[in-house]
Amino acid sequence: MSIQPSIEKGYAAAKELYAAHGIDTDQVLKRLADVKISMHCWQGDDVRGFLFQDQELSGGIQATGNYPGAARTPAELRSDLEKAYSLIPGKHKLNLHAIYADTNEKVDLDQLEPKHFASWVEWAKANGLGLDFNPTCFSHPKSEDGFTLSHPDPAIRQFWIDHCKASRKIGAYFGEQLGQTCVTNVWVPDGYKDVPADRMAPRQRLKAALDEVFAEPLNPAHNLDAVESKLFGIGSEAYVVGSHEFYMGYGLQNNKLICLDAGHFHPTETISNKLSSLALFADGILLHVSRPMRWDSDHVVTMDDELLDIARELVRGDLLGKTHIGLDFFDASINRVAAWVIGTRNTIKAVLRAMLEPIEALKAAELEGDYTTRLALTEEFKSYPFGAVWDYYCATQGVPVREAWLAEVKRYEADVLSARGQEALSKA
Ligand SMILES: C[C@H](O)[C@H](O)[C@@H](O)C(=O)CO
Ligand SMILES: [Mn+2]
Repeated sequence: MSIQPSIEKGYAAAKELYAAHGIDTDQVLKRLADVKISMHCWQGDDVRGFLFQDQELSGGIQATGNYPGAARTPAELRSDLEKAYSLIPGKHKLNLHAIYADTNEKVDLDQLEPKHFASWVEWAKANGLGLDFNPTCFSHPKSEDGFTLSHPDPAIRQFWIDHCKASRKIGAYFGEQLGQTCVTNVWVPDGYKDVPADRMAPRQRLKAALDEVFAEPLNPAHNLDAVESKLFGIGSEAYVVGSHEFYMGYGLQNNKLICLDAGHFHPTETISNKLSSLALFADGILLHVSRPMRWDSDHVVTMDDELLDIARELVRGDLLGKTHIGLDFFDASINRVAAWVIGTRNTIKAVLRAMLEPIEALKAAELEGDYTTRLALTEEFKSYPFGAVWDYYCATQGVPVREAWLAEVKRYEADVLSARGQEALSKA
């Protein structure tokens, strides 16, 4: 593979600078290539899915914007995903939701089977990707009053239990077929807009429902279960049944991965500060890396302080091996392929930056009480040439260097996405 001389030169200079601090950039890039990001399918179509396309998005989440070109079929979504993956260095995973089943059958969520996702498995095999999965406990007539697994009506509750059971089997099928463990993550929107009279009963019902969902043991090499908490949503401002404490307790007691979504806590609370504590007690962690702008707004992930802190915690705490890194954002106001590329490249780049810090020197300074050195090194390393290492990584991985990917997305928009807009107009 031929790499531009200026990129080689930049890398060589950066390598020397880092080597002076005992950081071997070649080794770092080898480790980085092993880090898989689970890119979420739902950025591609504003969380609409294919099963119930006329159903409004519900569950207290919202995709705002009307940028043209959202995927309308599995084929369109796969084409958009392929474009995005071609611009992102490394081999990764795709995170699917149940509503993205690819079938002509009229099938409800409780009746879903692996066969409804067979085309996704074939596509993942052809593209060298792993798959993760999520039951879709929203955007459905049976979730319209805001309750699913904790619903007071046993029949509705059972429907959602059956959907989650079916989802685990689909996850196990993904893992078995692809030879990569699938993480099946359960998130339910259940909660009250206003202060409840009874906080206990819904949580008792959710606990019992989860026990049923997880009753059947599955091969952990194929499927790992995760549970995702939330502080509040639109319409569940006062009380969410599956709060952080609820799932911390449930996950630790029942050996489930606990999913930390960056947008699911108080606005000044960070998930980076939770990782080292959780890791001491949990076998594994799932992340939903997101950017909450004042609330759980699911903005595209940028290179902000919290992203870098999450990456630092994973690297410094040696947690990459036990953490599944997923993304969770959906912005309908910009090109959706670009949104994936920006958020995913940033997440990988943040891990790279964290790996390029003088971790041992920082820890040693801290132990000696030399906080001056800790601060000085931290600040100076912010302008070390990690960009040159990133450029070299992109070049060696065969993906565009720096913003060159944007021209490819613009071309794809002109050739493919804008035609979708025209089709929609001509149908109207
Ligand atoms: C679509 C996802 O499952 C959803 O965003 C969930 O993970 C969440 O974070 C809800 O706020
Ligand atoms: Mn999430």
